[in-house]
Amino acid sequence: MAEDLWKKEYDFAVAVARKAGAVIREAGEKEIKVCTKSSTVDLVTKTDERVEKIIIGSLKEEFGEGTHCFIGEESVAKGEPCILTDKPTWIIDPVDGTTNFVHGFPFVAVSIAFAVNKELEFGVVYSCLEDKMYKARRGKGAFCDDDRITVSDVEEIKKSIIISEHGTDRSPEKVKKIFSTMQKILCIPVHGLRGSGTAATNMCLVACGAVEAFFEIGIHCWDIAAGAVIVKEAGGILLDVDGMSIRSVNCVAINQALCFGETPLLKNRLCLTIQGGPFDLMSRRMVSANNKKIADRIIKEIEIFPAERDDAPIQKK
Ligand SMILES: O=P([O-])([O-])O[C@@H]1[C@@H](O)[C@H](O)[C@@H](O)[C@H](O)[C@@H]1O
Ligand SMILES: [Mg+2]
Repeated sequence: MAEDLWKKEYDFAVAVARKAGAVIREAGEKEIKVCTKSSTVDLVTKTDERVEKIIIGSLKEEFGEGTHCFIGEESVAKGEPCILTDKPTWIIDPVDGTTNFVHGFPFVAVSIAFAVNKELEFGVVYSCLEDKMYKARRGKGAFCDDDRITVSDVEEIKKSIIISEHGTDRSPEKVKKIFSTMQKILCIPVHGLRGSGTAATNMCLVACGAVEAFFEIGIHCWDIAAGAVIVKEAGGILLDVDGMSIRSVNCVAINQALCFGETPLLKNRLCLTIQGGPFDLMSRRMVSANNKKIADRIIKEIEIFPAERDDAPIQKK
């Protein structure tokens, strides 16, 4: 019988995610709830680091040191490389929804993905305060606990709920673009805009059909790697918001744009439209949706701002 490739790693990832979720819940009970919120921010950083160490330590113990590579949010924050090679690689966000965790807002997820030859083989997202285990293996469908999940069949944007996040950057130019995008999408109109505070959970909400699409500019690979497999295996689509296509050329406008830079008026005259490109795990931009029609419609409204790729060379300080 053909070997069920990576089944052992998948089953172990589910078990480790559940173990990590229990540690997060316990930290919430013993360290967060018993403190005033202002005194818990540092505790959270320790929890994120502690949980990532537990996950990576368990994986190394089970599969051996040096056999796999690791990309973990906390490890990268300490200077570890964030480069996806052909080697079997775990992509880990130990506590997705860190800010939620501090505030006791009930959406906190453990996100564990596994890639080989730069292809995502499986993803596990454990929403530990809801006790919901979302999981998917490439080509084998998506599940929440033992129930098969599929994306929504809504095709009309006006009947959809769109989910997004505003991230942690509060620079005025980014905040302006983020909220201008959200305003344009809300006023299409759509049924509603939501945000759980964790990208991984947002993507699982797309996968189970609770919302039609999730997008975010500035997101990291560890936030979305597991959710990407789950959305795709639930029948959804993943795109990068990769840039401009000129629908019609207006030479005068081109010249003006070259001279004065792009202005809203010029953008219309240039008929510049943002279009979706192939999903790029490291690009810091992502749209996940139930279908391409919904994805393309919201992509048109997204105002991109620059975000350095996750796999960009580390600048020597
Ligand atoms: O930091 P974390 O809680 O693991 O991950 C969070 C993401 O899930 C969320 O989508 C993003 O908007 C936040 O800025 C933060 O990055
Ligand atoms: Mg995260």
